[in-house]
Amino acid sequence: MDAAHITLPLVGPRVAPHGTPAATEVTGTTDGADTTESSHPVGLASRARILALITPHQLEASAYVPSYGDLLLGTYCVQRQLGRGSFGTVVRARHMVTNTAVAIKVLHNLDGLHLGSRHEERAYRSLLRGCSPHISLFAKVLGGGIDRGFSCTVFELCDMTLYDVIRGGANLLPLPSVQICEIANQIIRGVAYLHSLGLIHTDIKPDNIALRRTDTVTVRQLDGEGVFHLRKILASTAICIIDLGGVVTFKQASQMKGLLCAPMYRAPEVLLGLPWSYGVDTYAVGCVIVELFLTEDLFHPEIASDREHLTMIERVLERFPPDFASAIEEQMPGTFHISHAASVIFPPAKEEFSATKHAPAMQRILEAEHISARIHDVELVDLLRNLCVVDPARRIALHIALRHIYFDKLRHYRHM
Ligand SMILES: Nc1ncnc2c1ncn2[C@@H]1O[C@H](COP(=O)(O)OP(=O)(O)OP(=O)(O)O)[C@@H](O)[C@H]1O
Repeated sequence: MDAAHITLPLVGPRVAPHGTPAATEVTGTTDGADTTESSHPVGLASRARILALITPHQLEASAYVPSYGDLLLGTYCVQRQLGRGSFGTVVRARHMVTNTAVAIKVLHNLDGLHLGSRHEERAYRSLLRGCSPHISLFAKVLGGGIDRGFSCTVFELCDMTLYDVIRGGANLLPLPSVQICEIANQIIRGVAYLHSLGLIHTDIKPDNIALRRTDTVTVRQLDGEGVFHLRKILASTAICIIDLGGVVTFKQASQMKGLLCAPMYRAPEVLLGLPWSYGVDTYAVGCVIVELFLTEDLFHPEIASDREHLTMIERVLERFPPDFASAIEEQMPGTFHISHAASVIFPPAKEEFSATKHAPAMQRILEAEHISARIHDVELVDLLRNLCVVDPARRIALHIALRHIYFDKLRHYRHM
């Protein structure tokens, strides 16, 4: 207990009843999601700087190693590890007095990360200030403190991330289409709420969206041949968005350049090294929804370069518009071939063509299928086409995406 300093739980205003390896190589000026308080120099840019400065061995050596029964912050008894991110270890623990189960993120014991948990708490506090019921779409921050040099943040415990669901956890696949629609709607509402406060998540991926509960109910379902089957489905699709550690303000984003988001959810503007903004979240939300439907990766996990990734985007999502590609080509000659349409030059012309070097990538590109060939729900494909538009200037805003016809089925079900 003596080594632990505990801060009080965050208490937000009451909400109105009906209102509303990740980051790398980022350079920027300041971090901190809270624009009204003095910014801590911790968040996306400084986390990236830290990663660039330390070796994987140092990172490993600075990690908290959970052991069953260890007491964190003097009151939480560790049960098991839930996950491990680039900056911390997340454990499941129980409050000694109330017996409440919680998730505690224990940041690696590295100099620059000490304020990292404060950054996440401050980002959550910014959301509380928005006075909106949408706050329920985020994992509640219950408190935090420093224990034996490790910075800890206590979160409400969620059951399972979409990453686990997509990989077959709890045998929930395939999710009924209405449940995919409900989850997609909540993700969009949550991230749109962040955007409405001028905040960008920067690390939307299935691992950062969790189901609150994975209790199931068994239902009888009619198949195409008129036969009933018993099927286990989620009793509730309520989600919460986790990991606000990379949240930046719109203003901070405009001062930053470089790579962010997990590689497979990285928008074309980031891959091209262009300025980025809210659209990086919108694009990543689209990718997550595709994966929820497909229950597999949208892009081949072995993509080896940004250029291969851009070529894959062109095949799987859409061709780059000629005006967008021409503007890039002026800044970065050799990126696009432009005639009546634009196409990414792969392999890059300046690289000597070597069959052995490029054959696996060429094979992956040839095998990649357009989303409309893999998803047969035309309304969903249309929504995804709007979310994953390659030109960020033409990408739909999330609050507008909520009005998409794809979500009409929710209104229909609610009236049943
Ligand atoms: N509130 C929670 N309830 C249950 N599990 C959680 C919770 N928060 C985090 N986890 C688990 O821990 C993992 C890592 O958490 P998180 O992404 O917040 O850590 P991180 O160090 O910021 O990781 P990253 O490298 O993705 O930035 C999650 O993918 C999830 O499996």
